[in-house]
Amino acid sequence: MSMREALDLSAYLVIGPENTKGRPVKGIIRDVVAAGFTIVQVRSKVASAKELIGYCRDAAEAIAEAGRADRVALVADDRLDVVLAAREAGIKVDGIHVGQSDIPAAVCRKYLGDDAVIGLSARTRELIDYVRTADISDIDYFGAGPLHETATKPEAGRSASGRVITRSLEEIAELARVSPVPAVIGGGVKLADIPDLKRTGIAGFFVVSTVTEADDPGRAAAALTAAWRA
Ligand SMILES: Cc1ncc(COP(=O)(O)OP(=O)(O)O)c(N)n1
Ligand SMILES: Cc1ncsc1CCOP(=O)(O)O
Ligand SMILES: [Mg+2]
Repeated sequence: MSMREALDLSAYLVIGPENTKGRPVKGIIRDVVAAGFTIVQVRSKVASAKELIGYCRDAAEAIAEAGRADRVALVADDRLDVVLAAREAGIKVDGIHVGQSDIPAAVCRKYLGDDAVIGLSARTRELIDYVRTADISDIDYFGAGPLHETATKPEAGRSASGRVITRSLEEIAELARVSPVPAVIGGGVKLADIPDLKRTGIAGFFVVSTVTEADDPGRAAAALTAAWRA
C-alpha cells in the first residue's frame, strides 16, 4: 500500500529549526513519532534549500529510527524544488504541503507522481464555501485554521482589517461534514483543545509549538496522541 493510501492525518507535527529552542530537529521528530504522531511536515522560513534538504534527511532518518518509515508520512512545506532534490538524493519524502500562494497542487502532482501525498491550505475567507467548491483532483487533504491566534504564525487568519479570524468548533464540525477530502486543523492547538477537536469529527490536528517548545517534546506528543485516542 502506498503512503498516500495509508495516510493517517490524526496527529500532525509541523517543525523547523526556528521552532525547537535550539534543539536538534531530528531528535524531536524521533521522540514525537515514537509517541504516535502520524505525519511530519518540515517547514522553515529561514533555512536555505540545502539546509531544508538536510532537515528532510534528518526527518526521514528519525522516522525510520522510530520504526515507522512505512506508516508515517513525511512532507515538506512549500518547496517542490526541495522535495525533488531530496528524492534525487535518495531521501524518502512522501509529498508536499502547499498554500494558496504557493506552487499549484496540479504542478506538484505532475512532478511528484500519483503516490505523493499533497496537502493544500484551505482559504481562510469563506472556508466552507471554498472547500465545497475547490478543485480537489490533485490533493489528499486540506489544512485549515487557526483555532487560536498563534505566535508561531502571527499572520494566520489575519483579515485585511488586521483582526485574526479564528475557527469555532461549530465551523470545524461543518468543515469535517462538507469537505470532500479529509481536513486537519492547526494554529494555537493545545492539549486542552484535543477532546473538543476530536468531537468535531475532523481528521486530525496539526501542531508546532505545543510539541516543539515543550521541555519534553516526546512527552507532550504522547499526551496529545493519548487525548486524541481517548
Ligand atoms: C497542515 C498545514 N496546514 C496549513 C499550513 C499553512 O500553509 P500555508 O498557508 O502555505 O502557510 P505556510 O505554512 O507556508 O506559512 C501548513 N503549513 N500545514
Ligand atoms: C503553519 C501554520 N499554519 C497555520 S497556523 C500555523 C502554525 C501553528 O503553530 P502553533 O501550533 O505553534 O500555533
Ligand atoms: Mg505555504
